[in-house]
Amino acid sequence: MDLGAITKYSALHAKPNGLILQYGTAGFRTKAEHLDHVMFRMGLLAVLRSKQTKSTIGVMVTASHNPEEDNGVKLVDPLGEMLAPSWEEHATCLANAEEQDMQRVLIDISEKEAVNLQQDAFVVIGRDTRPSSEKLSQSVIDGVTVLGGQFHDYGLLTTPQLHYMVYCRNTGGRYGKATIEGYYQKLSKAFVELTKQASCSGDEYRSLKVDCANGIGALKLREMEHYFSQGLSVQLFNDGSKGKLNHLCGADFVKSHQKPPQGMEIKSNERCCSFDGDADRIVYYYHDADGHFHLIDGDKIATLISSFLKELLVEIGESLNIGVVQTAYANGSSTRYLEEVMKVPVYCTKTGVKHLHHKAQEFDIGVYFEANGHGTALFSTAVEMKIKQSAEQLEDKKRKAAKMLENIIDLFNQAAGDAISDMLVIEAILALKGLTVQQWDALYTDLPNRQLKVQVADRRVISTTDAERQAVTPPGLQEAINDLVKKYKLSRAFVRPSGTEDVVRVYAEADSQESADHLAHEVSLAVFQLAGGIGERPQPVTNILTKRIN
Ligand SMILES: CC(=O)N[C@H]1[C@@H](OP(=O)(O)O)O[C@H](CO)[C@@H](O)[C@@H]1O
Ligand SMILES: [Mg+2]
Repeated sequence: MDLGAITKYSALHAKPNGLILQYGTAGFRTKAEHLDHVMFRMGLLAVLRSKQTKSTIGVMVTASHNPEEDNGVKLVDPLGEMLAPSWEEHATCLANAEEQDMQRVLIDISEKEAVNLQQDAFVVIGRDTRPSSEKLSQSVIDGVTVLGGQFHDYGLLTTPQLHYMVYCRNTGGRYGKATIEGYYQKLSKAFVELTKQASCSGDEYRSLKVDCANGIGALKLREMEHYFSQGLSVQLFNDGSKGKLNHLCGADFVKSHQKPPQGMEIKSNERCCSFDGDADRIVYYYHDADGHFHLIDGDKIATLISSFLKELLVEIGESLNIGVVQTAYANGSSTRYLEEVMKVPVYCTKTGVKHLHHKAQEFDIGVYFEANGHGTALFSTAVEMKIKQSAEQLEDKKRKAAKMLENIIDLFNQAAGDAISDMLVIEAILALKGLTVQQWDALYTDLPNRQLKVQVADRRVISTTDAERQAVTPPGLQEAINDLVKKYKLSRAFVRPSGTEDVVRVYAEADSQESADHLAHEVSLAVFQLAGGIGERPQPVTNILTKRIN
């Protein structure tokens, strides 16, 4: 380690005085102008992690669904998964070290993690379309090179594409080719094969409207569309040619406001979907004949996918176990449907895909989705082997099902939730099952729900247990929530500190929208009173909605 060079270059990426940041649910995120030093330092950290794991490490510059002025960075571990928790702590230490302490922190990390500094390092970098991203990714590269690491800059990529690249590079090409072309070809081939098997479903020429949040998803989908145009025609909206990133559009907007994005004309019963700003989330929606908006979120996506996979397994006759992983935000109706109607075991983890991903790895087939549309399916090596054998040996019907499963496995991005890959999976399943968007939606009816945010002086006063469904501190809060929940039918509510924003999130569901709104408001007041609320007291939901419209 050339400590002199590190000090010299670090001064060119100086940390603003007093700025403290935390490696949160999805890495560091804040205003782009505060991130230069963090990028440089994450370049350094990626090199250390690469040396320690003797693998390629990824660095993605993005702030996903956050406003265009923000940015962020996260590291991607060898199998395309999120950075290990112990390294998240190192990341926080390094990002917050004052200039004069940098050398010591770097040495500390190297010693604690027994990093062999002589080992080669390789880092791959991707970035979204934010105006600040190019310069910030250059700062990552500065960090990588000053520690003697090699790198490949992929430039503009969706977040899941970068995860895919990392996974491919560390598995000797078995998962796929680590190029953008390789990604397009692998997914499109699987998709076209699958849709060829679909018997005509009435919907002769399949088309889909896609809101790309004015982000990277638009660029990449446009590049990719001719690869799969045999099976699906996509019409892109909010493609970045005029609107602002994530502004009044995108998956996060659609899910949280429960209304369609601006800039998209929707005719009744047309199938539409939205990506978020870095294209790792997707939600579907449509307008019914009466003009009512219907959202099909991550929970319903997980239901469609897991029921299809379960049916295929039955046809193949393999007794492989399948599990669905959700978070506390999953709609109660979805959990009930999965458990009681589909008889699929459902597990709940803490928010953040790393938790879901980890749990999903315990099954032969693990399907995980956050309600906001971030998720994928994971297949164990044993499954992949069994299916490959079945696809070659079994009788006709079984072989067909096994072939289908083989292609579905190829179509999923098993490194991370991926809007493009999930979209193709969903489109393939709808085509194969001959389902319309309304039929899919009708699997179950969502319980009315409401999410709110409460400002408190220090959100860390709230700690939780039971996958964030119960508050342990501050004292009395959980009892207050329990008493409020009792007042409503089919009700449930919980609170947790956000890992990406300085707020406490409140979630409530009940038998009617009015009840869900009241319950969410009352729980917000309890948080405000018992957990040190600051600023204006939480307003009733109707006031908030009126303000949003004006
Ligand atoms: C309720 C909700 O949607 N929370 C989101 C949000 O996390 P919070 O910790 O709730 O701020 O951002 C995460 C990263 O994108 C995402 O994984 C998660 O689902
Ligand atoms: Mg995202």
